[in-house]
Amino acid sequence: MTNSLQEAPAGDGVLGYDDVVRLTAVRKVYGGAVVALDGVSVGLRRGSFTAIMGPSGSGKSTLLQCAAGLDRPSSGSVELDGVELTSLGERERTRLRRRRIGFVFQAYNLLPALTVRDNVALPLRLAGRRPKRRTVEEVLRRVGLGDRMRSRPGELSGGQQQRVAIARALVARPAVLFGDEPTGALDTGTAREVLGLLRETVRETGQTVVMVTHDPIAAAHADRALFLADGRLVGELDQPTVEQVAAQMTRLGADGAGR
Ligand SMILES: Nc1ncnc2c1ncn2[C@@H]1O[C@H](COP(=O)(O)OP(=O)(O)OP(=O)(O)O)[C@@H](O)[C@H]1O
Repeated sequence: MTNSLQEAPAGDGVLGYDDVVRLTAVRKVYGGAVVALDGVSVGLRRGSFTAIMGPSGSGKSTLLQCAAGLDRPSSGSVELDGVELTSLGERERTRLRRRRIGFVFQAYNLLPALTVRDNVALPLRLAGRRPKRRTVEEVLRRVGLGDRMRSRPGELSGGQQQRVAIARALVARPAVLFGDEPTGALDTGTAREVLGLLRETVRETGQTVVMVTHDPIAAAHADRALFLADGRLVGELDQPTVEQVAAQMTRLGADGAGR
């Protein structure tokens, strides 16, 4: 199993020099028996918006967790913003995550007792930085919540809370924003707004967004959709349309394992 990018398979079209995330031959086995990822190699271009799709249990969340350094592959390598994650210790990985990635989940995970502004400032405090009022206000304005800074999460709608979570994920200017079903708990209209915000973030700031989703409409907001089945990459679409994504998902579902 290769452990360095120089030894990665050349010319297969998946890895490029402008990649902010690179996975090479990543395998993840849980408990010695469950193969969640079975040799995934893929590069994600800086400033791109990628959707990861696939049937339930195909390894989407595991891929995201490994790419973000939240989980460690059993073998293979992960490079994030030029740093090889698999060789780092736990403490270094935590530090790197705080500086270079943002994470948004289906559940907003905001602290109910803190104001919107303090929730957003939290990652900076955790990283030992003193949050500048202007930085926090700017990112909140960017997500359309400039007038709700003093509210508490419980006073906001689901879509607004998810926008706070996105602002919190963006405040430290991470190289990559990872989302695990970021619109999973939202109604269609609100989901569309949040996806539009992610799209705009990529366009305006050059940050990279990677999200896991089950929803073809959500995936169609991305530049590229990757399809997993049984822990392997089995397809991809550039500039995916809702119809193309839905058709691919039907194919993957139709034969059970996607192969
Ligand atoms: N912590 C864990 N311990 C044991 N097995 C796990 C663990 N996490 C995931 N798995 C298994 O690994 C496989 C891939 O899981 P993963 O959550 O990555 O899939 P997924 O495509 O995100 O699924 P879903 O769409 O249902 O969320 C599944 O068989 C799952 O049961």
